[in-house]
Amino acid sequence: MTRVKICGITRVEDALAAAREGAHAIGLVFYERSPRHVGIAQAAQLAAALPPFVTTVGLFVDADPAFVRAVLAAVPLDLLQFHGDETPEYCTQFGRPYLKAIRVKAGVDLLQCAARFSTAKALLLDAYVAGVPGGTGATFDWGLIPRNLPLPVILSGGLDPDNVAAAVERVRPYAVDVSSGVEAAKGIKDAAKVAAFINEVKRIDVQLS
Ligand SMILES: O=C(O)c1ccccc1NCC(=O)[C@H](O)[C@H](O)COP(=O)(O)O
Repeated sequence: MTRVKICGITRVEDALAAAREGAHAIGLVFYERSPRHVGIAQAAQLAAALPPFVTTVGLFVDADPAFVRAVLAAVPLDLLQFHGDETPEYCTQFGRPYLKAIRVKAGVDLLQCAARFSTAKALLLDAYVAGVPGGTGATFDWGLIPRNLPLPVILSGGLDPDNVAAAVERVRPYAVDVSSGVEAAKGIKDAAKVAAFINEVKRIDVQLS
């Protein structure tokens, strides 16, 4: 079964719609320069609204460790996602499970990345776009992903209801992650697109089983 993470949630109704449609995880962006940025109080409300068994992921980009700790003290995050140039030592200092995002471009050695971040629960593979750390809506060449990565792969970057089935068929990831491709506007999810995205993942899973 391919898991689904809906990232960049800012509204309780979007969190609930994602959970209702079967999302396994939601992502909360604690990066001030993102149009999907959430404050600590808002994030606490979002996390509290979720039903059980939906994972809450907190996303950071080269954040001050004190800020990450302040978020952790107020918001019951299940997983941390580090989306910048963090080192393995930085990522492990919080004593929490984490995902390491890698922005993929030609020449990147993903086997080396997996060895470097062996303490991560998974690698989240996103598109490299200069100057923008994430949420770009851009895809990357899925052929750059080795078949034998020793960590689970969360495929991300420019996925949407029209291309996610092809992505799952090609990459066979542990999970897929989407933000722009299911939005009505930046930070505002479109419930119909979220449903279509998750239904496409379910459909291709059945077809591949
Ligand atoms: O979503 C953002 O605005 C964002 C900003 C800075 C760093 C990461 C960000 N999002 C991370 C995600 O996990 C997105 O889902 C991922 O980048 C894919 O985004 P998209 O291509 O828009 O589906």
